[in-house]
Amino acid sequence: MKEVKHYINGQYVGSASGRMFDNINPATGEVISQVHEAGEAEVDAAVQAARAALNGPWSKMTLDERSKILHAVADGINARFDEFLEAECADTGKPKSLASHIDIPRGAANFKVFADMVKNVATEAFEMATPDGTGALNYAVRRPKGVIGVISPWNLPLLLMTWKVGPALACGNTVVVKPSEETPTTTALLGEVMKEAGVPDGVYNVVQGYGGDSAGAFLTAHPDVDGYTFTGETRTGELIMQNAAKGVRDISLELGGKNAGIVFADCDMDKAIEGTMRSAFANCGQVCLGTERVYVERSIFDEFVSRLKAEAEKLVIGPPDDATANLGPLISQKQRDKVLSYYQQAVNDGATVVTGGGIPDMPDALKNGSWIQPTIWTGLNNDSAVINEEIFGPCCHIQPFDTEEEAIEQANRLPYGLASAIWTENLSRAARVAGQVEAGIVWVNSWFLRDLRTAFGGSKQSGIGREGGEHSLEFYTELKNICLKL
Ligand SMILES: NC(=O)c1ccc[n+]([C@@H]2O[C@H](COP(=O)([O-])OP(=O)(O)OC[C@H]3O[C@@H](n4cnc5c(N)ncnc54)[C@H](O)[C@@H]3O)[C@@H](O)[C@H]2O)c1
Ligand SMILES: O=C/C=C/C=C(\O)C(=O)O
Repeated sequence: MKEVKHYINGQYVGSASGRMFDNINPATGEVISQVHEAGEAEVDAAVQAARAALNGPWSKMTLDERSKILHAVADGINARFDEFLEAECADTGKPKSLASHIDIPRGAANFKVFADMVKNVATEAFEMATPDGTGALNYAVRRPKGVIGVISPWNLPLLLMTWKVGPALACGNTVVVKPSEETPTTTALLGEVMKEAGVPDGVYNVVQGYGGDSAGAFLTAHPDVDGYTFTGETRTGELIMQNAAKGVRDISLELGGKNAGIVFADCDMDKAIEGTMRSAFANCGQVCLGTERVYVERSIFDEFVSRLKAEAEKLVIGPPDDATANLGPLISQKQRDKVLSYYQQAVNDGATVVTGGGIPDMPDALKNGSWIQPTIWTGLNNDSAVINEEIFGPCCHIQPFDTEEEAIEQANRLPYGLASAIWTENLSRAARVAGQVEAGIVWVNSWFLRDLRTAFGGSKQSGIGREGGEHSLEFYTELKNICLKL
């Protein structure tokens, strides 16, 4: 059986304890590899390697040298595109048609964008007067923050991990990455690419394992890490924040959401249906930016519901290699149990099940996969957990509204504020509503249209800080002001 190991100081190593856990393909339920589980010893070795490498050649390279190496990392991912695709789809079960357009290309792009960005972003300078008349010059320089702990989730494993590792390395930091226990493989494979691209040993380290009482907790408790960047659940973010408080370490948190879509009667209905379909069902609903609450102006409510139902019923459920499939399984049986509990809750709370609501009938070879039906509800009240809590499955609830104010109020009523999608052809209305929706990211007439130079992150309990473009440089560097008396 294939083993997935840690990558520490440029070497693949197993755990001293010999502890391993199963990596399961959620499309088939088969065990595809054994993953080494890091103990405190491996996490400590990885942090020490990262610390040593920080004081080695990496942070002393010129921007140009570092940038060239990171371009080589991106090229290395592209050169082994099929291997990354195979590994990502085996870990997640997602359609290859999806991962080949989103996960793997973004994995490479995350290195290229920040490799170029670090070379082109200026810092500030202020001339000041002094009593003796000679003056002073203040200018700022960026320095790496240090050793960064990166903790990533399972839904877009390579994309979300490299979204952090790309800028962290571009800024001259070194990293210790703890990928999700559900999706260890592409993060491990990236070690080979780093080596081939000329990234010095110890700059990119990976420790495998679980979160609590395992590699994740050991990494966030380690005193020699300078900052943490995390994507995952809000509750986990709270725990990481507590650990990071010891030693006053910086954090960047991209957390959960319960995102609202707002569809006005003056929308382009084809666009609104297409976008809402993607935002509710892409990646089997396992996208933090996804829409689980859809508010539709009453005059087009019935038409919208029946058209979304028709499209949802056209989704083709199937395994990664099925070129016609556009809906894969959930990540695990555990996640399916969680999503199914909300499907049941919706029925208990009196929802109308417009479509779906259960488990699809699959051929024998796929019977043990974590398959689930895409599901749409209407008719729930605001007190139902189904429309208040993040489900992270292929489902949405659709509710009518009468006025713009009401739509905004509904969108803003939860403690989350990650993303929102507004559908209207009236641009004044779009700008007015977008300005009032409490979310870090608002799309108008689109969804998940990403420009990597822009600020990305959540408001309220959906996160702290912004990454993307110069905002990533803010987090991954210390901005130092030098005051030079003339
Ligand atoms: N805001 C965003 O950009 C964004 C993006 C993707 C996913 N998410 C959120 O992620 C969640 C789904 O991902 P998940 O289930 O993998 O999240 P999760 O919080 O359970 O796990 C994320 C990572 O944290 C680790 N972890 C868990 N407990 C830990 C602990 N006590 N200490 C240290 N590490 C710990 C896990 O092992 C994993 O690597 C959803 O809530 C989703 O909204 C947010
Ligand atoms: O599931 C969450 C998706 C997050 C996407 C990004 O972080 C990104 O596109 O940079």
